[in-house]
Amino acid sequence: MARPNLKSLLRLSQFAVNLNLNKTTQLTNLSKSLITQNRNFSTSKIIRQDTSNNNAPATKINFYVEEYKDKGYMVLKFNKAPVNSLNLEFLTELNIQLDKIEQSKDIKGVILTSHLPNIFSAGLDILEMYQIKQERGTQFWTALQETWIKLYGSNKIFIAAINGHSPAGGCLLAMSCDYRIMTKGPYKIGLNETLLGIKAPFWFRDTMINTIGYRETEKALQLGKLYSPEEALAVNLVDEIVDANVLIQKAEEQMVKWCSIPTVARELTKSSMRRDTVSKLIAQRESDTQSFIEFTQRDSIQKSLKGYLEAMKKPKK
Ligand SMILES: CCCCCCCCC/C=C/C(=O)SCCNC(=O)CCNC(=O)[C@H](O)C(C)(C)COP(=O)(O)OP(=O)(O)OC[C@H]1O[C@@H](n2cnc3c(N)ncnc32)[C@H](O)[C@@H]1OP(=O)(O)O
Repeated sequence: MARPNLKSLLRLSQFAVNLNLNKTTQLTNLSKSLITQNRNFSTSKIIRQDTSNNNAPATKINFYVEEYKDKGYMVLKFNKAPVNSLNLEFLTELNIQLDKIEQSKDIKGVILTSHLPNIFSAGLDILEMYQIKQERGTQFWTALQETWIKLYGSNKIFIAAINGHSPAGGCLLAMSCDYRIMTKGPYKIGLNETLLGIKAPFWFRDTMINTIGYRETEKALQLGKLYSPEEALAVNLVDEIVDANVLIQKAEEQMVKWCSIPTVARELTKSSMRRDTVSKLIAQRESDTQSFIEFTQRDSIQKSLKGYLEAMKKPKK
């Protein structure tokens, strides 16, 4: 790729700034741009306002954005160490990114991947379900619904480049894309909610049915099945498996192919396939949120989550 000139850098930096302009009042932000390996590379930096101690705000970069306006797509990389777990702040920022993408005339598609090695996303942050207050739980679940509605219901092309583990909510994000490529290796992907003592919400289930079919979903959800890349390929949970060193290249090849399809026809087709599934959640958002709050407040669920959290903390053999 040609070295970016000053004009394209300025545009890039403006894009990074734009991504951050409309954050909620809880979030302040700043952005910067730099060149890495001749690629346009911008960081989206989020500063969490710490109301208890204004002198010590926590600073995190949750996303890296590489934008290729000349080719019509961008790469969005999750960067929330250690495992890209989905908490309220991360989802809020992701939703802002998704809004900006949807509004962009220059971006036809997005490659979703992770900047962290061996992990795409560990799914919902379990701490958002464990001993939470109702207000926070409501905000969290609402943000998650929004992420899925924006992603699954987007007109843009989304390609998931799954570079590691992708359980539960991580699998939901990947399934919400149009095409999935996963790295070969000792990784797992699937909806494992039953193993946490939780029933997968109906829109997780419907997304999986739309991806791998009813019978496979019926088995997968009851068993909380986590698939290896090879198993995932066999049931069409992913569309390709590749070596790690060519993951992004393969995703870019697919993106070029998808971008070459007449846009309006592709968008109308995508929307006709997904509209009913998305509308179902939109019609039931409030009751779905109430179910989440009611469910996570049950003693039995809290006990399950406690056990799961403790098991995760145990030293690995
Ligand atoms: C009707 C409606 C009803 C609605 C009812 C509600 C429905 C909810 C639906 C739920 C959807 C979900 O996504 S539930 C989330 C499901 N997710 C999971 O089960 C993944 C659990 N995590 C893992 O399996 C592993 O961490 C994995 C992702 C493979 C990575 O393994 P690694 O060895 O690389 O890393 P680890 O050492 O395990 O993890 C590193 C640290 O990250 C933490 N960590 C890992 N996953 C985490 C997570 N999801 N949330 C928080 N923290 C996590 C660990 O505790 C460690 O913390 P330290 O020890 O402190 O460093």
